[in-house]
Amino acid sequence: MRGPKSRTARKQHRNNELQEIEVLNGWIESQKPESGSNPLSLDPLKSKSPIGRIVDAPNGVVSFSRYAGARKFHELPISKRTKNGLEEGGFKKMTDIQVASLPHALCGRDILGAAKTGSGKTLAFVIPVLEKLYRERWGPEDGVGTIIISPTRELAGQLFDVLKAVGKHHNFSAGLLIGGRKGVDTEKERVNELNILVCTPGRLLQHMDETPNFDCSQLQVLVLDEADRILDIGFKKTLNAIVSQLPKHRQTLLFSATQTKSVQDLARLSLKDPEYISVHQEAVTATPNGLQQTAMIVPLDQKLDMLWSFIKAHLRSKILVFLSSCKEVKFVFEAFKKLRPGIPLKCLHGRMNQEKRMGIYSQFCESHSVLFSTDVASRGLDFNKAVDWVVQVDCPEDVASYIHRVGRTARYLSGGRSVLFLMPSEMKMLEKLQAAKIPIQFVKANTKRLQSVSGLLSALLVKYPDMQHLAQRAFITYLRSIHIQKDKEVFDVMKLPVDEYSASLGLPMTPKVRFLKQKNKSKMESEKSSLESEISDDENGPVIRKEDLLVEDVKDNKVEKDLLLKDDTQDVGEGNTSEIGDIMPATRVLKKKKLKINVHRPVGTRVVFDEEGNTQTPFAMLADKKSGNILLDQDKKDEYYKKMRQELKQVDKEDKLLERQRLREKRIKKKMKLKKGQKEEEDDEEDEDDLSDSEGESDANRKRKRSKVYFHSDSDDGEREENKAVASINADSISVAEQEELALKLLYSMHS
Ligand SMILES: Nc1ncnc2c1ncn2[C@@H]1O[C@H](COP(=O)(O)OP(=O)(O)OP(=O)(O)O)[C@@H](O)[C@H]1O
Repeated sequence: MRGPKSRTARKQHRNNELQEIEVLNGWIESQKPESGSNPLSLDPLKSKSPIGRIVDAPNGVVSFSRYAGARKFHELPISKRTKNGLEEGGFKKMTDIQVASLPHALCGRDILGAAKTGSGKTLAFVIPVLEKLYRERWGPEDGVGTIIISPTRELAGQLFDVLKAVGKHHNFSAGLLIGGRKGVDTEKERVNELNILVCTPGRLLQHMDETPNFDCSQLQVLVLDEADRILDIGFKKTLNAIVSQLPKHRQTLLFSATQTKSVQDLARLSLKDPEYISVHQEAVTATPNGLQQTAMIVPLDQKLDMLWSFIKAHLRSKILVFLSSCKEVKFVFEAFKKLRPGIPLKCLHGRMNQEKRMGIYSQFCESHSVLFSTDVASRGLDFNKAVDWVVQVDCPEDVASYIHRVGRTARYLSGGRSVLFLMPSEMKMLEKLQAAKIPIQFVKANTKRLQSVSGLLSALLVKYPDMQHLAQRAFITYLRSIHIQKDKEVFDVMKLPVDEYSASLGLPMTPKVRFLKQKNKSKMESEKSSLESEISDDENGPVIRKEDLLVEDVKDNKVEKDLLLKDDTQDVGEGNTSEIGDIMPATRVLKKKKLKINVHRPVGTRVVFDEEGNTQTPFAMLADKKSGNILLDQDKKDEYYKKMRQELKQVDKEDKLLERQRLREKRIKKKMKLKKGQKEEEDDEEDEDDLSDSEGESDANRKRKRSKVYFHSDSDDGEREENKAVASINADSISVAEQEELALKLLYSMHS
């Protein structure tokens, strides 16, 4: 704030401010319970409890007097600087949450504030933050006095703007620390000079970890906006790490439309006798009064048709569309853009670069358009010009998520409308919403006006091959999003019409989904085992044992019978039929057989057949041609063994060469497979990030996590595989040598 120009005027101004601070501090003292009255234990909204009021004395000096039921900002015991900022921002009358929480927050209490979306919670913490530092006469040399944490970058940016506007007459330095921005090194240089940090959890922790001398030891106020989200499992580790580095003696303010009351959560933040202020708890509805909400059944394969038709019917509206993954957002945005619906389209998701994200956010604030978004836009955002419609194409994960999504419209005093597409299998969600005091009307979709886009999408995918990959990823990430949902009463991936859905995206074939295959398999297995146990458990009917069933099977099944008969635990090749013992898988049978052959016929031994096709002993060719007797002297034998050895060595060499070649090919194949797997893994990882859209993890953390995955698959497993290969080479060469030895011994014993 620019002060008066002359020196005396400046001095006078400073004195006035010191006096103001004294009065404000006096007011806070008077609010302490031990001062006799505890006006704040009453509900300021209902009881018109006496809170302090600052009044301007005729000499320009502020003074404090008792006042009942302040509803306007200028009646609050706050500084002139803040009042001026509020006035210039057009804020005069307080909203309910502001009336109820500001007196508590101003006198330093910990607050758990809950109020409907769009009801002005931001000012309920921005004002106390500014006031606390003002009363403490915080200066640049005091360092970080307040940290405001937001779950998303856009929301952090928005909070920063409100702080700048309301605090414009104060002299504090404030900084916006969010991930995805390039200037992290510049931030590191300046972060210690900042008094107020507005940040996402990941970036804050990054500074705590990496910035030399980063100091929060003087922290006065910690604010968590969208507190339930920040206390949620997704941010748990990051938040715990942050809190462990903050001083315990501080004021903590938590705000959200869906506040947590979990004692565990609150214990993590070491709150001191927090005031739970929930101004709309008694309200008939949990959502804003000006919001008209509808839900309708839309089968999965008609969702895009319905969305397209909806957009075409509302070309003059500002529409916010929620989808569950970045890939879906990308695909729908790209596809619809190419189909030109007649209204500007935009998309917002966590995998876009930060500048683009901020740009899209401000553009959507300014214009009539359709914004396709993930839940990254579901909390806190206050789009400047009112959003007309919130369309939830994919069902929100829970009631809280629904409340935040629809809360992007009907903010403060304005109205808005929302529509939720529910698949037949998700109807349970409607009950849950209604049970949570959400006045949602169930309507029937007007299928007469439904325009089909799947044909157009098929043509698009042919024309733009890149789109096919996008469609596939969208398909997979959607299924995965359903698969990982916690609420199994609502979400069941096995109930989805997968092929129809794939076709509705314009895909010529249904992509293979690994987890679906596994799920199907385990489902089949469990069905099989339950069937089997049903059979054996049936007390009334004949008891059929599993073994009996399998034997019957084997007798009837020719292929299996053949395999089982080849089981060389018995004599094989002599025409003997063996008794069936254990049932063995085909591969094992073949392996065993190979091993047996190797033992009896050493590698490199030529098999000689006589005219009837019978095999002859190796010495047969050396037999006396007339008598047929094999009569050999020692020299001949030695000569023969030498020749054999050489032959065996040669064959062994060739075998090793072949084996090495085979292994090399196998390794290459394996590597290719790994690379492909890695690519898939990368995609999957992207998809997972994609679903979470979280700012909780620092970039470094993410990189660490990824490199760990790569290390695992590239070198760890790769190495293990190589070792296995080496081991198998050794095993083979030993067995060849052994076989050689064995063969020679055998020959010796037979003929010496
Ligand atoms: N006292 C006030 N007078 C006039 N407008 C206000 C007042 N307080 C807040 N607003 C306006 O109301 C809108 C919603 O406020 P805010 O974003 O703080 O809501 P919120 O309760 O934090 O919502 P959400 O739960 O979605 O985060 C903003 O446009 C804000 O400028």
